Amino acid sequence: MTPNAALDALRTQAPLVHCMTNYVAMNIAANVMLAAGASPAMIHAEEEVADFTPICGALTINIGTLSPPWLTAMLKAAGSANTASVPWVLDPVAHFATPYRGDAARQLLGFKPTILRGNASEIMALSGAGGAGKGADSGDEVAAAKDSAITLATTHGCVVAITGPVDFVTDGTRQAEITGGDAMMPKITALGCALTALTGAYAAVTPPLEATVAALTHFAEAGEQAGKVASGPGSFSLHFLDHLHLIQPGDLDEGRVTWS
Ligand SMILES: Nc1ncnc2c1ncn2[C@@H]1O[C@H](COP(=O)(O)OP(=O)(O)OP(=O)(O)O)[C@@H](O)[C@H]1O
Ligand SMILES: Cc1ncsc1CCO
Ligand SMILES: [Mg+2]
Repeated sequence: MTPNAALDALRTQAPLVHCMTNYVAMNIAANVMLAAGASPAMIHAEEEVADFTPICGALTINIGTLSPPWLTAMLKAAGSANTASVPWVLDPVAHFATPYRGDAARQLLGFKPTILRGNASEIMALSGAGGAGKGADSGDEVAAAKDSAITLATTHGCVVAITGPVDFVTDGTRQAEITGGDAMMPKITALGCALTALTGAYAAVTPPLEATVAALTHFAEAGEQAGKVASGPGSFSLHFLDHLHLIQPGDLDEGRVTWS
C-alpha cells in the first residue's frame, strides 16, 4: 500500500491505538495522532493493559520515563499484543544511558516488536555498536546506523526505522529512505515519540513496512510544510499539527521515498 493509500485507510478507519509513552510525550503524541486521523488512548496501569491491548488496532511502547510499575505493565501489554496478534511498536528511548533502561529494552525486544523505531544512536547501541547518543538526543548520523538496523531487523524479525534528516527503514530485505521534514523537528521534544505512536496507527491499517514508510512520509510532508511558515519551535509545533491534519490522501509526495 502506498503512503497515500495508507493515509486514506487511516482516515477511513481511525484506528484505536494503545499508547504507552512517557510523561513528556503524552500530550503531543495524542494530539499528533488525532490530527493525523487516529484515535489514541494512553493506558498504563498494570491491572488493565492486558485487557485493553486486544481491543486496539495496535500497541506502542516508549520507555522514555520508565519506572518499575510501567515496565511491568509494558511487558504485560507486549505479551497480550502477541497473543491477540496486535502489531506493536517499540521506541527504546536512551536505552544505552543506564543498565536499568538497557535491560528493560532487551526484555521488551524479547517480546518481538513488529516495528522498532529510534534515532541513529539508539539503533546503533541496540545492535551493540558504540554510539554518541546524549540521553534522548541522537549524536550519530543515520548513515552510520544502517548496518545496525539491517542486523536488528534480521535478528528480531521486525521492521526497523532510523529517523533523522533522511529516515531509513528496513525489514532486513527491503530498504527505503524518506527525505523531507525540517531541521526544527529535533528541537521539539518528543516529536520522535509522537512519530512512534503514529507508526502504530498506520500499522493498524497496513502491513508493517508500508506502515512505517507511510508514517514517516506523513511526518516529512507536514514537517516540510510547517517549516515554510514557522518562526521557531513554538510556532513550528502549531503549524506541524495543522499540516498533519490538513494533508489529504493524494497530498503526500511519494517522490520522497526511495526503495532499494
Ligand atoms: N534534521 C532534520 N531534518 C528533517 N527532519 C528531521 C531532522 N531531524 C529529525 N527529523 C525528523 O523528526 C522526526 C523525529 O525524529 P528524531 O530522530 O528527532 O526522533 P527522536 O530523537 O527519537 O526524538 P524524541 O526522542 O525527542 O522524541 C522524524 O520524522 C525525523 O524524520
Ligand atoms: C526529554 C525526554 N526525557 C525522557 S523522554 C523525553 C522525550 C524525548 O524522548
Ligand atoms: Mg526518541
